[in-house]
Amino acid sequence: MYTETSQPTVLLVDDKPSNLVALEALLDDGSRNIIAVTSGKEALRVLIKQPVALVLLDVQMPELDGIEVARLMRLNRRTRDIPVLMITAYGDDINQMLRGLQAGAIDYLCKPITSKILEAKVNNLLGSRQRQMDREVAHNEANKAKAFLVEILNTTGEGIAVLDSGLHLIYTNPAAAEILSVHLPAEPNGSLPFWCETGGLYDFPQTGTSARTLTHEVWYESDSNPAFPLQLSCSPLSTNQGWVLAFQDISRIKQLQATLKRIAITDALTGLLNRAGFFQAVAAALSKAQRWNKPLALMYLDLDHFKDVNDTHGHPVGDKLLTAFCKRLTTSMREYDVIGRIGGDEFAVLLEEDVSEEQVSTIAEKILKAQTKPYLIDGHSLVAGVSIGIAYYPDDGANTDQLLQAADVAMYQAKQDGRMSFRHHSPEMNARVRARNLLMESLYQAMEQNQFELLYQPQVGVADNCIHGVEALLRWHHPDAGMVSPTVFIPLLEESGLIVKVSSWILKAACKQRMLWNQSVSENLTIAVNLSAKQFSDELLIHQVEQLLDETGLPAHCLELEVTESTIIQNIATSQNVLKRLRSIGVKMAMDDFGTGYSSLAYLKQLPLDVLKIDRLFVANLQQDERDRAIARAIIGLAHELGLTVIAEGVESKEQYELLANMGCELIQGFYFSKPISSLEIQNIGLKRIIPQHP
Ligand SMILES: Nc1nc2c(ncn2[C@@H]2O[C@H](COP(=O)(O)OP(=O)(O)OP(=O)(O)O)[C@@H](O)[C@H]2O)c(=O)[nH]1
Repeated sequence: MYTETSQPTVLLVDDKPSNLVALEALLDDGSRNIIAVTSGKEALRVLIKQPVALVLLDVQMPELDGIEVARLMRLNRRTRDIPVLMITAYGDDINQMLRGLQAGAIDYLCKPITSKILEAKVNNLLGSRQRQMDREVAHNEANKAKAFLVEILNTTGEGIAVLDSGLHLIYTNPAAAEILSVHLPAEPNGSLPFWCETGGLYDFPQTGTSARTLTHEVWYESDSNPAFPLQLSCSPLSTNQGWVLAFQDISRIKQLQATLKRIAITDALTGLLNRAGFFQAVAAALSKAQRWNKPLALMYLDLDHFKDVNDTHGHPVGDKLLTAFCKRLTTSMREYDVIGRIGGDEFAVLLEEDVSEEQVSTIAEKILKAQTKPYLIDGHSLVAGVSIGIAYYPDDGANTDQLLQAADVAMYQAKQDGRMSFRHHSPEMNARVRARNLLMESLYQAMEQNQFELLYQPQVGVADNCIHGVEALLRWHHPDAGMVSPTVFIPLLEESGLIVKVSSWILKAACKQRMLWNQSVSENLTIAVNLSAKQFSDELLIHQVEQLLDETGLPAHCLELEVTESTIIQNIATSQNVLKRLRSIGVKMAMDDFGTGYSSLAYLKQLPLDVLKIDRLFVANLQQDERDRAIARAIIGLAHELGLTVIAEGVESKEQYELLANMGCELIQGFYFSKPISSLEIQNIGLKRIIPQHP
């Protein structure tokens, strides 16, 4: 195929070399390449091999004459467009000229050749050939560009469509046809039903000079398509003849967004609203309540002793209990109440209807009642006790945080008052909580600032009025509040987790103190130390006690560890094991507060103990209550049969002392002999008989 070169090539064909020389002489002015050949065959060979802009072809030639060459050139794609100028000596032979023109010649030159005519015709033909070739090049370029664009339009996943000025569809690429389910040209001129999210039909932007591309989210709906969302860019055509639309189906993206949104506000374990979701729901309800001046109620629920479930049965059982609790809670509520899980074992319920105190109390009672039935989880029968705090809008708080805080305060009160109950928020509760929080804050510094002190309460022998043991008791000197009652700060220590650190300090300090008394007290004097529930369940306890005895040099039989009845009873099998191991190193084990809760004599014989401490509450009623006396007598008798020593706590009067002494109780602890006293006072009493304070 001919390609453009800097100079056009002219092919001269004549069987007479003299003619060729003459023609070459006339045409070779330096502006063109000249190739001269003497036969039709040679001419065709040149034409096939290289680009030629014009052929000057002698008609009369042996073998292949000029007309045949011209005819053959027309048959070949590569040569058919090359202009041919026939040269003939028979300018008057019309038939021959006609044959030449029919064979494809453009024009004739008659011999003898006039140089000016030759020059003019050659220039004309070369000029028109050049223009033709330029057009071909431009056409080819345009075709290539078009093919390129068509390929892009056909392969892109984005829908591209063109609308005319009457909003009729006049072009779609394959993606657009698929997305919109339209098939041009079968459905030409249909307008596209794009809808705005607000519900109205999409308004196409104005065409004109200030027109620009706009991008929107729209919905598309047709007879064959339920509505689905599109991201649409709309550009007015520069000719003002319509619009080009580029769009994508964003259903999947929207679904993902919706899923993410749902996940963001849903609690994965229970499927309830999570904290964020619940807060959103409360905020929406609050703005409605403000507008209509309506009250709201908010319940804050916290499971009772849920940690124990995890600790005893493992996290998976805890999870199942939480899920089961939610199901039961949901069935206790009305469909339109909003329930959320706002923390580990914390839930909240928003009530928008029927929120008088009476109605909300009924609902709270219903929730509590539903929880009295045990759950059967992995073969364990578990009860999910729950404490509920209730706060009201607008009385207890104006926003979500205030309401939740007020409900939380009320819930805390319900816990304080014994759990498995509900409380309505009241302003006094805030003051109590503030005071408690202040105390809690200072408790964190108490250890570092040496504000804790140990006092020792003597355990006096009935037989000799001498001190046989002392119980180490913790006291807290608050720098501003003075002496804080243990009944106030011990629960705070437990709640804060500080109990672990403080308990091991007590144990160590008491053992050291016992060694310091060595010179002045009986060599068998026991130092009794209370073990917290956390310490008792700590795997490392035995190791720690051994290490402590080693460090301080205290003989093991001088250390008595007191564990409350309620701690021991939590898991009898484990307790048996721990008690056994502690006793095996020689330490004495005492059950504290006996008679307070469970008072089951049956399990006593299963527990490897040394000492039984009868609780003060029990002792308090001895004089008045014949039944208590009978029970005390039975307990002491049984304890002796089991080889246990009995200590009565809280003995305050001579009458109580005498009753207990008569029943065979060996040791007495209480104000009757002494309140808890300092280490120095114990040292001063030493081996002396102790005189009752209330003779
Ligand atoms: N199984 C399980 N436990 C959780 C999850 N989230 C938090 N917890 C546990 O729930 C317990 C919550 O304990 P608290 O509320 O502090 O204490 P409690 O034992 O319920 O005691 P009170 O609330 O005072 O009655 C902690 O031990 C957490 O580790 C959870 O998704 N699954």
